[in-house]
Amino acid sequence: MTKYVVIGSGIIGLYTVFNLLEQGIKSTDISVIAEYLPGDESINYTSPYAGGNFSCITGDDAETLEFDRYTYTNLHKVQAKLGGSKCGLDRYISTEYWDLMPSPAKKDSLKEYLEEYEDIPANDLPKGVAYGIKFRSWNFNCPLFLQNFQAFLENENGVKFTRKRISHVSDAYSSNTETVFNCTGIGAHKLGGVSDSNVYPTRGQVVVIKAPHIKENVMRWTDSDPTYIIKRPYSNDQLILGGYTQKDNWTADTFKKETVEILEKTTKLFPKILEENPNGPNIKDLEILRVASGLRPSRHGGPRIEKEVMNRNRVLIHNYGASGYGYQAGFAMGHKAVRLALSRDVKL
Ligand SMILES: Cc1cc2nc3c(=O)[nH]c(=O)nc-3n(C[C@H](O)[C@H](O)[C@H](O)COP(=O)(O)OP(=O)(O)OC[C@H]3O[C@@H](n4cnc5c(N)ncnc54)[C@H](O)[C@@H]3O)c2cc1C
Repeated sequence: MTKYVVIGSGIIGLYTVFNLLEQGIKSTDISVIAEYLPGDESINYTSPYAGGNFSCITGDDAETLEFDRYTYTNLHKVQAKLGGSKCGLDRYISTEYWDLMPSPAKKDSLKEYLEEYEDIPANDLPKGVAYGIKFRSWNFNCPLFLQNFQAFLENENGVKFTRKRISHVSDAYSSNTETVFNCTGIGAHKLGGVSDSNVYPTRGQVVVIKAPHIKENVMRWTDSDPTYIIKRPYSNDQLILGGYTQKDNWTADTFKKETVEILEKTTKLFPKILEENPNGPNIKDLEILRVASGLRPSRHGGPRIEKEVMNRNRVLIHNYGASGYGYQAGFAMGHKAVRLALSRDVKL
């Protein structure tokens, strides 16, 4: 085994490996072990089920705002290294609405770095909406992006990936391993040596439809379940409709009632979805490609990015708990985790 081992090949594990390489660690000193790898699907592997884009879903404490900012302003590096937008990471305009006014800290932070930022005039806001903005977002085709990310790290750089389930975190160390990164997402709940009871799922169900005429995102945040419409790049015109944020719900099942509710609320928020229907604006005519459910790896107290010294020669770096924002904040989480491992100043 290698000097650096990353457990997990979800988006958090992959961003962590990317950051290790950026800090000058040799690819042959890094390996990834994971029960599920890009291309796989399981309710215990959240990353393929994300919408996924950069949105205003996150909180407004200083660290969270900085994770978002750092990731948003650095994603172009990942996109360039993976070969451009065709890797499954492209840019689309997002319109975001809040029923409850976001805090000044959140508004000021977004305004400072989001590209093509615009406040939406109060007169143009839908009924019940307190505040709205438009900006250029990052959109991920999550299943494609994960596979291209692994190919970049493994085939182009020589990072070794091994499929393996481990029962205890100590099983990830071999004689020459100095640092293990625990990027196990929802798996941190029961991984031996970690068993973090603060980890819980926030279940989401999404409906994927075919909608070639939609080339943007629309999101609406309320004090309960959000409504979102996310364009999936390089996907043969898939549009992701959601959603739900159901705390402590572990089910992988999908429900017709939720599908109907998602279609109703997304087409109400963004009637343009129905515009190209041959028989008029009728939900029944939408082409549903897939319905899926995923578990956001949430954590009471927020993400855990922490260094644990196992003994004189062994360090464990935790990097999990990205909840509903692993793609949009995880690059910064990986950066912080790697800097902790290399014991350099951590500014994030
Ligand atoms: C419906 C939905 C919509 C979402 N939309 C967005 C969005 O638009 N934008 C956004 O930023 N985020 C979004 N998210 C959240 C995002 O998907 C997660 O934050 C992210 O995928 C978490 O990644 P992860 O790497 O921590 O976990 P995972 O993807 O679950 O990866 C965990 C890895 O650890 C491995 N592992 C776990 N336990 C073990 C073990 N014991 N042994 C070996 N390997 C193990 C797994 O096999 C896997 O490889 C969404 C999530 C859902 C469900």
